[in-house]
Amino acid sequence: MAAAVNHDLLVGAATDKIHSALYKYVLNLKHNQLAMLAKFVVFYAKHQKTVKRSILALIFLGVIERIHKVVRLMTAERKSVATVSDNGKGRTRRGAQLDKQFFDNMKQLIAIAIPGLFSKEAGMLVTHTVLLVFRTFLSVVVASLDGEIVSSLVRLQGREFLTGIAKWMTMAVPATLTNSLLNYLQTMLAIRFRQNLTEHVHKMYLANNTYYAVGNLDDRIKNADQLVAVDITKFSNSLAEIYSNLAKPTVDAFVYNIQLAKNLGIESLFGIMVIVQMSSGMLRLMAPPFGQLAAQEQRLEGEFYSTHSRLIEHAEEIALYRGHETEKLTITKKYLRLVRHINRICRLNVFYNMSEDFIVKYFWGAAGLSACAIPVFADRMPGAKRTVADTVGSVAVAAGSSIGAHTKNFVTNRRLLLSASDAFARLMYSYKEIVELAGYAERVTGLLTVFSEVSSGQYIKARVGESAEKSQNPDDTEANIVNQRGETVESVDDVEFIDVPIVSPNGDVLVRKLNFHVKPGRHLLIVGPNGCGKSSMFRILGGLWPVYGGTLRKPSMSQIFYIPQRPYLPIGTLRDQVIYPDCAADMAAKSTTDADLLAILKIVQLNHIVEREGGWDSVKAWRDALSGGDKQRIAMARLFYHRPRYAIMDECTSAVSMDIEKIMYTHATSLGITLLTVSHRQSLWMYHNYILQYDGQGGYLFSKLDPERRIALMEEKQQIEQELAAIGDMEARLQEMEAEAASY
Ligand SMILES: Nc1ncnc2c1ncn2[C@@H]1O[C@H](COP(=O)(O)OP(=O)(O)OP(=O)(O)O)[C@@H](O)[C@H]1O
Repeated sequence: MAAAVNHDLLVGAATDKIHSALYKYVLNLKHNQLAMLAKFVVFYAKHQKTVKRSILALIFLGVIERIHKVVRLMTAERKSVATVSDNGKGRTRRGAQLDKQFFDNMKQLIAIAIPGLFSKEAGMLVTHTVLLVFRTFLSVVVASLDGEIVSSLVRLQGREFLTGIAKWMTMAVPATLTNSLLNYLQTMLAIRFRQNLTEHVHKMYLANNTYYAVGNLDDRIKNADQLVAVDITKFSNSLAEIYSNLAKPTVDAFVYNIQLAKNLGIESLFGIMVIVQMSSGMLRLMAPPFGQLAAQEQRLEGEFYSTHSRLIEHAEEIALYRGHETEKLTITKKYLRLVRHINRICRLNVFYNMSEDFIVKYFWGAAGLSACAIPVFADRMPGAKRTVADTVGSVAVAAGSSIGAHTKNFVTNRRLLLSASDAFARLMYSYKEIVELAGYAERVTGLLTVFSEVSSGQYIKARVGESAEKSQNPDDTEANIVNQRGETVESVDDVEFIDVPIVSPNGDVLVRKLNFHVKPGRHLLIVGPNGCGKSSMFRILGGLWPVYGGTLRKPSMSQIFYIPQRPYLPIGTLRDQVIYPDCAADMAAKSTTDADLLAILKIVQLNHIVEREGGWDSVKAWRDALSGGDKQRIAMARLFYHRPRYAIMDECTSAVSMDIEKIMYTHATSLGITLLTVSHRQSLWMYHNYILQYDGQGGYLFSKLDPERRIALMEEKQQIEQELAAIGDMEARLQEMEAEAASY
């Protein structure tokens, strides 16, 4: 009797199918347990509306909490210090994480990648978003159509089945078009992002000698080429991809969940959401530091790539030294470091991917399927039919308990649930992608920071034999020199060093205070032992190294032309080699013709190469096509084409014969070019009026050069030295003879 009462009470109280599903279980319970449960169910039945509202409030609070968490992340300072360092010596970088730094980096990069609200990129993003929403609505329609088709199949309704198939095929047209448009837009977005970022980086890199300073005066970036060519591309692709990967599942999850809440009831959906939240939190805890690992992988890729570049660049020297085994060892070491790191990532991925797949594909799938099955089982339970019809609002009731209706609802809900779970899964997977994006973002913003600091003269470089603390010591004169700043003043036509120290990028003070003055037409010869700072003085004059003190007066850089020992030959035609850094348009603007260029080549006795190399428009790997002497003569021809006020000649005639050298120097002086020459050749003395002699100990002597008197003195000195040597020999022989005589 009591069981019958409880049975009626329970069935009557069950206001939706979920509670009917408990029916069987309940029948097997003991009396006191049954009574308690009955009280609970009655309570629930009475307050069902309040329960639903509470669940909605909980979901709302959950969303607010999520937003709050993102805001906290955006404002929280980074706490942990990670281990990624660009090199052993430089500033230690922090690992990529989702924190304020990440959001700041993204803000900076997105402002470059998407230049404005009305830019092309913003338009593409809006179109992309509209298409994403449209695709999700199409998916909801397809899910319902799927249910209808399977339902008509189960009910053996041929006409409805065929109509369903026709509708299905019609849906395929907008669906496939939307998909391919989405792919196209994603690729185009990645290309646009890359273009904007690359243009921005090029503007910084190729201005103010930044490309020189980054490699020579600063330690932070080892391989700018790889960062510009590879990392920006990876960041752009990742950014375009992440937008799709985040926006689509977010829209999907939202739309599908609303639909599911209607079909299954908010309680089932809430249950599923709790499971999803808990398991995804667990997965996040288990996730390896993907951002840090991606950033480190890029750095190792860069090192490996640059060892190969070095091999190509120095192939001839290495081949002549037979240095391939040593080079192989270096390259293999770099490669093995990279491979070891990739292997580590793969190993970490095995366990993480397994857990991710298990939870996302199987665990969530099972939870979803169970939620879909509850209404079906509930409706088939004994006694359920009597009460369910008036309680379950939307789905199964209208069709009664027919198998067709169940099938339709089951298939539709299952499809929606699978899509919703797929959306959550993609959100989960995109966590890993976001962290990787953080890694790329950190490298690209790091690159921008270094470029901007270096172009404004802020360098970070390890100093020789000097710690950071020592440089703060006011008594340390060398450190003081490095910490000072001098000034550069543009003069009309003089070159003057007033108390300017010569300091290498490592902080080596080569000369404490250099003083000399050169006027136009007064040629200067610079001599001294290797490594004493001869070329360094030119680097300061050329604005490559900072002026650490005193005053440097010099004409504008367009008036000073530099000719190194190994001249640079650009990519381009034979004509481009002679007129560099001008281009053909500049040459035309100066009204210079090919005939003029030929006349210039004739002066350096190189006119025959025009025919030999296939004419002015011939394009070759000039570095290999021309001999060392040819290259130096091309460089001299370049000087005659540009006719600057000053020419810096850094051992630039070492590979040509003395008669060609004479022609070059005579012609240069006849053009009114003032020469600043570094050379060990005595034959060049006659073309200079002043001499700057370094002693290699930090001292120097600047004086007038009278070549004839100097040569005469040098010859006299040589003669005396020879005579002294002969006297020394005779003395030694005399001693030998004395010793020999004593023995007899
Ligand atoms: N980019 C650089 N970074 C660090 N140190 C440098 C750099 N370039 C040159 N140095 C150092 O500056 C010092 C002077 O070099 P510099 O090229 O001026 O010598 P030099 O007198 O021209 O010698 P040589 O006659 O052999 O050409 C050397 O000790 C060299 O190692």
